[in-house]
Order: sequence, then structure tokens, then C-alpha cells
Amino acid sequence: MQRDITSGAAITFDGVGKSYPKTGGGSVTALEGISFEVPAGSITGIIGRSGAGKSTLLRMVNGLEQPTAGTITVAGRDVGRARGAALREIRREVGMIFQHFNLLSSRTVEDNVALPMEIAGIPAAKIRPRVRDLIARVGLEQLAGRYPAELSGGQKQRVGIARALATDPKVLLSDEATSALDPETTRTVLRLLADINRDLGLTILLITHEMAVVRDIASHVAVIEGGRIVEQGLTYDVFTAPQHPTTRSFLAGVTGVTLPRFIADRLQTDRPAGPAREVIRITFLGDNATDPLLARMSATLGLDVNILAGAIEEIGPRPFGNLLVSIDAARAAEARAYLESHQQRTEVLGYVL
Ligand SMILES: Nc1ncnc2c1ncn2[C@@H]1O[C@H](COP(=O)(O)OP(=O)(O)OP(=O)(O)O)[C@@H](O)[C@H]1O
Repeated sequence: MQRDITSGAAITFDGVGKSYPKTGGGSVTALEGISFEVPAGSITGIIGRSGAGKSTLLRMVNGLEQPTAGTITVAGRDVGRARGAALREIRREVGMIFQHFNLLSSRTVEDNVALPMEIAGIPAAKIRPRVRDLIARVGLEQLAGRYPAELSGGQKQRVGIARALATDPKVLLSDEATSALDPETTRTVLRLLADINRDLGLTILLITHEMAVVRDIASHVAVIEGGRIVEQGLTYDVFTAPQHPTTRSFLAGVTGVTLPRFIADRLQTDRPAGPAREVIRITFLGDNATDPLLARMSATLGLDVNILAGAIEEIGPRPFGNLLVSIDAARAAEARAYLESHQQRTEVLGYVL
């Protein structure tokens, strides 16, 4: 969901690197040259494949790992150099939820939620009412006395969220929190996170390998590959004009606009001699996403446009359309100029005979 972001950064990575010692000598570089900001009040998604360095990056934010280069600042404090009481203070301000929930099986829902407050030494009389509020916030009033084994995955994650909020953090870290859930449960948990972000002004930093999660919830996104950030920005901008091949390949799975196989198999990178058709991706942005612009262009320029595939997507409340078309290669430049003069983005994918 896109929303206004209060000014300033909640988390700043400045030239951050992390290497792990390798058994038998040497080291593995997990992250290198990471510099970016997580805006206060944002939901920022970090997307990358397995081994890209996402967990390492997240775990450095609450001091579970220390950077081997650079600085991470959370709410104005240098996490990498914090020790003892200073580190405990930062951890109270940074809650975390996990893919496998990490609940204590011997404790009930309410006792799981109470745990961080007990550890922080909050008096029991203050803990109980707060636990009740947190359980109500995540919609589990009826299940407060149950044990984790009696809950569904979605309910367990709600307990995880309530527990993460127990110390009233400023930042919530989410480590693949919906990866073990089915699509419908994923949607309800993401909605809950979005509500918490909006109601409490909490900054959420989430890691995921699913672009759909980023699309559904994140205002900002960073794409990580081989320990480096290869692309970052507002989710809407990254989705509508991806620059890096890794981002494009992540998007291919969610935008629903891949070339039909019978075209993809014939696609040539270079324009062949003689008559051919140019295959173009058109991205219709914002208010124009639902405009009949293509029909108007076809009529104005007297051009045949073959529609190969297309979909209208929503990122938060903003629609964008993605269309794959083919146009006579001899006149395609004219068509692209027309579309771009109407603020649409075009990309030449190749040629077919
Ligand atoms: N404790 C460790 N000791 C040694 N190497 C590690 C350690 N933790 C991570 N690595 C290495 O660092 C790199 C990044 O791992 P990381 O777990 O951060 O990636 P990831 O993107 O979270 O992957 P996944 O989605 O599979 O968890 C990998 O090459 C991994 O093998």
C-alpha cells in the first residue's frame, strides 16, 4: 500500500559489508557495499533469491550479526558497535517475526506474548492488560488460552506479531513471515501488518523472495543479488520501470505478462532484413492505465497493433497496465514516439518475422 512517509530514515545502512569465516580458512562475503535508507513509517521490502544475503542484512539491524564493514544506524544508534545495555535497548525498539513463528510450545498464546515484557522486567500487573490489548489487536481474543500446537499457521503468525509488538518497538523486522502460509492466509497477515504500520506508524523492514508480497504491502523495495543491492526505489517506480535483469525476472512471475510461448520461441534480438514485426512492452501508468490510448494511436497513425498479452495491475491504490504488442517494424519507431509523447513507457523486446 502506498502512503505518505514521515520524513527521515528509521534505518540507515552506510557502506555495510559482512563476511563470515569459512571452515578451513578464508571467508565468505555475504554482503558488500550496502548503502540505503529505510524511510521512517515505510514498509520496505528486500527481495532476493536464496543466498543473496537477505537474512544477514536483517539480522544486522537488531545486532544478531555484526557488520564487518560500514555502519548501521537504527533510530539514531550505531547497532554494530552497541554492546550490553545499549544493545538490549536497541533490541527493545526492534521487534522481529519469523517464517516458522518461533513460539514457545509450552506456553499459551498470552504467555508467549507476555514473554518479552517479562524479560524486560515489566511488573506483572502491567503485563496482563497490555497482553490483552495486543491479542485483541491481532484478532485472537478467543484463543488467548490455547497452546501453539492448537493454532493454524496464520494464527501462530498473529501471535508472533503480537509478541513482536510487546516492547512497543519503532521497527518491525519480518523474516519471510508469510512464506510458510497459504495465499489467502498470506493476504490476511499482510493486511494486518499494513494496518499496524498505518495505526502505529511502525516502520516495517521485510525480507521475501516473493514479488507479490512486495507489490501487496511495500511502499519501497530494494533488490539484492550476490550480496549487493542492484536496484532500489519506490515500489511503484521499480515495478513500472525495472532496470536490472534480476528485478525483471522477479517481476515476470507477478505481473502476468510474459510473452506467449509461440512468440517467445521465435523472438529475435536483431531486426531481420525484410518485413518483420517489432515486439514492444508498453507500460501504462497511473490514471492512463485504463485509457483506450492504444485504440486512439491505431486510428490516428493508421497502424495495425497486435495485442499479444496484457494485464492491469495494482500497486497499492495505483493501477498500471502492462501490454505486449507487435507492430510493423518499419513503423514501430513512430508508434513508440506517439506512446512516449503520451507519457507511456515502451521497451523493445525483439522482432518476429
Ligand atoms: N553463519 C554463517 N556462516 C557462514 N556463512 C554464512 C552464514 N550465514 C550466511 N552465510 C552465507 O552468506 C550468504 C548469504 O546468506 P543469507 O542467509 O543471508 O542469504 P538469504 O538471502 O537470506 O538466503 P535464504 O533465503 O536462503 O535464507 C550465503 O552464501 C550463506 O551461505
